[in-house]
Amino acid sequence: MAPKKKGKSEGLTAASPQPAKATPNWPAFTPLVPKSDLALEEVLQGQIVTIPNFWTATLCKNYVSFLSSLPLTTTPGKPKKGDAVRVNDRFQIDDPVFAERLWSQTALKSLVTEAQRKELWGGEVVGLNPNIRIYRYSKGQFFDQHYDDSNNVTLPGAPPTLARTTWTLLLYLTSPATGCIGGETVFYPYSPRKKSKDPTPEPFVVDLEAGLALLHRHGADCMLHEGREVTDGEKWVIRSDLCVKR
Ligand SMILES: O=C(O)CCC(=O)C(=O)O
Ligand SMILES: [Fe+2]
Repeated sequence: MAPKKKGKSEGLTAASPQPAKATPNWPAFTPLVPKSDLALEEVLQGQIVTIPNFWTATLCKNYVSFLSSLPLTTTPGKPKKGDAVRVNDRFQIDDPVFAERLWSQTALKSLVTEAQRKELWGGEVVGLNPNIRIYRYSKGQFFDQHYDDSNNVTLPGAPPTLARTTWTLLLYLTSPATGCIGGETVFYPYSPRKKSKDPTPEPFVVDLEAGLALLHRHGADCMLHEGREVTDGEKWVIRSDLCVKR
């Protein structure tokens, strides 16, 4: 979907090595809804999949209060050339243990791997990207239109697994019910060429819902998307990516 070499990138690749920092003492994933009560919903064919109630409202609330204690940094207003304008506060850490927990100690692994869907996921899914990103958007903050890149990663183990990311994972911890207004993630279906008489397709808007997990295809077939401006309250998101064997 993404026209090649056109448009901004997310600017979140591990291009600039981060100094090693102590991994946070992440709280346990409890309470959770039983796996049997959860399902993947393909809300936009081949592009966007959601899991409503992936985390409970209580777990989201506990996480927001825990994450508030982390040293978040405000992203520079002026992005590097080619990167999207992204105004939010974030915390980024390479934490393979947390990524593995988020994968295996929740319904994610079962839901994603129970049906062999190599075509959908872009290969054999082996886990989540250890590069964990926490975003906090306060009033006035947003993430401008961009495409998410696919990256090569190595999942630790004996032996390590060589993998590449194929889908973005966004786990929303806040919503209008928690006082966060705005901040929807909006996807823009492929815009036809200017001269075409076809109408421009409507954007696909994902409203914030605390505990909703959203997966969207990235890399060469990523849809143009943005995080709309937050107009009140705070939007909190946990970001990782699905990884397939390479
Ligand atoms: O915060 C959002 O709604 C979008 C985040 C995003 O697009 C990204 O992490 O690449
Ligand atoms: Fe993105």
